[in-house]
Amino acid sequence: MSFDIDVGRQVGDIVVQCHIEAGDGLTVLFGPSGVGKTSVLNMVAGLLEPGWGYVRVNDELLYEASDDPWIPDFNVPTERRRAGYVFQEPRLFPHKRVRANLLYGWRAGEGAVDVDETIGLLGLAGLLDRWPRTLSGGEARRVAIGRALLSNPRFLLLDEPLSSLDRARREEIMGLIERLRDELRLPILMVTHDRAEAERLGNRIVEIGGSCSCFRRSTISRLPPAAPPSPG
Ligand SMILES: Nc1ncnc2c1ncn2[C@@H]1O[C@H](COP(=O)(O)OP(=O)(O)OP(=O)(O)O)[C@@H](O)[C@H]1O
Repeated sequence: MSFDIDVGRQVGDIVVQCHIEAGDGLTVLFGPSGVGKTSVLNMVAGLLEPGWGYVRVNDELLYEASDDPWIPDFNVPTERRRAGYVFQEPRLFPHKRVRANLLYGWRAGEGAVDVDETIGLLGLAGLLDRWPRTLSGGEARRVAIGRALLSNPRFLLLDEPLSSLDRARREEIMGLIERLRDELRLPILMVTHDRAEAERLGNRIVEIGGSCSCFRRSTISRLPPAAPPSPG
């Protein structure tokens, strides 16, 4: 159960590329703002077509660029890739209560993930009748993660799942991601630009930006030092 990815493309003015080999467990995409982390997630989800390379998840080929201009690229459409994508903003449906948001995309009888179990795992029982506009940032994030899990995904894509949360909520969601990493056997690709999050949660860290390099958990301490604060 892993990611096997080697993709790249031009996005705006920059070239975004990423290489992940045998990425089981939780792989962190790490790098400063604007280097292309979300673009990589979108290429894996099928929302952005790569310019070259391949995407394989759990040994299933999802994308492969063709070398022959007469032969189209192999490209599984987004809805058939079965990604559980948690976007940077929770993007809940405002006109549906939490329960309906959670069950939107639920594949009854198909999944290894049970509705009650997911509600319990994410601590959502008390929120089911609430409207999205009444939720805190952390609660909305938990609902978005629950909705992704209940769509019975083959893999999870988490884009900055801890951004714009206060310290207590961050701790809560980090604990949750650790449980997902350790208890579900889904490969997870998670974006962050926070060094401490990356080191705590990742089984490996892939740096995006410039040449892309991969750090195994045992060598995570080799991440470059944080930039000094700018004067003034
Ligand atoms: N549709 C677009 N047209 C032109 N440029 C784009 C487009 N989408 C993104 N970009 C640029 O491509 C680069 C990569 O964007 P992306 O959102 O993937 O980066 P990121 O590392 O996820 O950033 P952040 O951490 O701020 O979310 C950025 O420099 C961005 O300005």
